[in-house]
Amino acid sequence: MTDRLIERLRRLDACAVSDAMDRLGLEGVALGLQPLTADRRISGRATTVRLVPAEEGVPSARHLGTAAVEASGPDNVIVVDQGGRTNVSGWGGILSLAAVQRCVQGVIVDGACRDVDESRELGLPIFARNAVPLTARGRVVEQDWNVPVQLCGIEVAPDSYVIADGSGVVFLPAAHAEEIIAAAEAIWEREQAMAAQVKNGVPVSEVMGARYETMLKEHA
Ligand SMILES: O=C([O-])CC(=O)C(=O)O
Ligand SMILES: [Mg+2]
Repeated sequence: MTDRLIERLRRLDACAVSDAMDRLGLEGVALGLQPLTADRRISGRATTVRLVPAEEGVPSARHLGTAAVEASGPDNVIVVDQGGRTNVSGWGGILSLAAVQRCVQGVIVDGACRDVDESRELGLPIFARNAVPLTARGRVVEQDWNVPVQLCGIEVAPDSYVIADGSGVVFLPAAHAEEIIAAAEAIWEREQAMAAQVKNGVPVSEVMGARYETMLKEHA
């Protein structure tokens, strides 16, 4: 059953959640990742994977990411800590196919991915630093999965919430998710009201006046 917070998160976007975290003095935005395969917003709970260069890892009989795919479902986003490495792929098309079969929301990689065209055809959103054709095999291995990881300097626990869209990727620590989402809902409603005013002909300088500038410092 989808948890209530995921349902609420799905009605928001990355900017509203980022604003809410600003308001609460929390850091959650993972900088430097782009949507490479789909223009769809994704959200859910993180299934984490930590990759390391093959020289530093233990050789494994299974390919990276496979355990995370098999443990994930419609409420999960697979989150791959590749340490920001951009010269080798940390995710590929066969993994994407298996993820789609399990109705996984999407994949976020702090590093590169490949088989971008396949993932695009599958409609699986992947957020990563870049695409590169070079295989992971012999270059990068999974050190662990379902463990705390770091993406672009942001700590991500296996139970963290995440939302990602065209504006970027935001991680919400589970312990603060409820208050972040509540603050984001208030911000979202406020912005909807502002948009309605602009549509009704109120000058944007008035709609985005002094109150907009200080809005994140106010209490919801
Ligand atoms: O070899 C890799 O890096 C993985 C790959 O292409 C795939 O999952 O299709
Ligand atoms: Mg492939």
